[in-house]
Amino acid sequence: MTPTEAARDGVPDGRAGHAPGHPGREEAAVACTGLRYAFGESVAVDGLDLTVRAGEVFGLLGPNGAGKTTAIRCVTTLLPVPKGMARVFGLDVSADRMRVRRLLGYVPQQLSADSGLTGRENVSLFARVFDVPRRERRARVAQALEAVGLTDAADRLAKTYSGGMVRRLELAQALVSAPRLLILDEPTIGLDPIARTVVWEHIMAVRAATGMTVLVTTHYMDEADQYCERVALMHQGGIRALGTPRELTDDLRARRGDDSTPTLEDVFRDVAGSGLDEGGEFSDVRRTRNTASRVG
Ligand SMILES: Nc1ncnc2c1ncn2[C@@H]1O[C@H](COP(=O)(O)OP(=O)(O)OP(=O)(O)O)[C@@H](O)[C@H]1O
Repeated sequence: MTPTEAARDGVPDGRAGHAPGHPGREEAAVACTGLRYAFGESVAVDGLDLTVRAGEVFGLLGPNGAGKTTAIRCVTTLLPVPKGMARVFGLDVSADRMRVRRLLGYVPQQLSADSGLTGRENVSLFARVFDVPRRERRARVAQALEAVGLTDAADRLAKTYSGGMVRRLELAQALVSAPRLLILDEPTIGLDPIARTVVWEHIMAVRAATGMTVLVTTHYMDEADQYCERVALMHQGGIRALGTPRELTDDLRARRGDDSTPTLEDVFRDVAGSGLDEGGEFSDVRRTRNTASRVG
C-alpha cells in the first residue's frame, strides 16, 4: 500500500487493550474517524480519518485553510465534534472533555501569554488553571521554564521577550501540566531560522525526556522533514497522503520513475494537484504571526 493509499483508507483507532486515558504502547494518542466540522455552509474538516501513535512526533501539514486548526480544535475539545469521532488516548473528546483536557498541552497559533506578567507569572497561571497541585506548583513552574531555557528571564515581563522567547514561554505554559500529548499549532511561524531551531530543540528535548506525543502543524516543510517521524498532508478538509517523510518522497520518486529527489513540498503539490490554487500556496505563510510585535 502506498502512503497515499494508506491515508485514503484510514487507519485503526487503536482503542484495544488499555483502559482509556492510560496509554499503553499500542494505544493511539489521537484517533479521528470520519471527523467533520462545518462553519455554516463552509466545510472545514471533511470526514477526517487520522491516527497519531503514542510517543511519536507527528506533523499535520497543509496550505492555509486546509482545516488543520479546526481539526486540532476538535481534538482539544475547544470545538464540538458534530459528526464522526475523535479520541485522545482512547477517551472520547465529546463524552470525556475534562479528562481529555488533563492529558493535553496545547499551544495555539494565537498569542496565549500575557505581556503584562512575567514569564514565571504566566506559567504559574497555567499551573493553576490546569490544577497542578498547589504544593508542586512552584517546582513545576521552575521546571517548565528551565525546560525551555527561560530560567534567567523568568522574572522579566513577557513584553520584554523576543518572539522566540515568547514562543518558548507558551511552550512552558503547555508543559507545566506534564501533558502526555503536546499539540502545537504553527509553533515557529514568524520566527527567524535560529529561533525556530531553538524552539524545536526544546520540544525535542522534553519529548526525549518524557516520551510525550507531539502533534504539530507547520507550513515549514524542512521542519517537518527534520523533526516529524510521520506526516499527514491535509488539503480541503481531508488527509491526502500519510507516512514518514522518506516514504512519501520515495513513493513520489517511484511514481515519477526518474532520478529526481523530490521534497515534501513536491509530494504535496502532487497529491493536492491544481486544487492548491484555490487553497493557497503551500509555503505561503500569509498570516505571519510576528509574536514579538504583538506582545509589545
Ligand atoms: N471561525 C470561523 N468561521 C468561519 N470559517 C472559518 C472559521 N475558522 C476557520 N474557518 C474556515 O475553515 C476552513 C479551515 O480553516 P482552518 O483555520 O482550520 O485551516 P488551517 O489549515 O488551519 O489554515 P491555516 O494554516 O491558515 O491556519 C477555512 O476555509 C477557514 O476560512
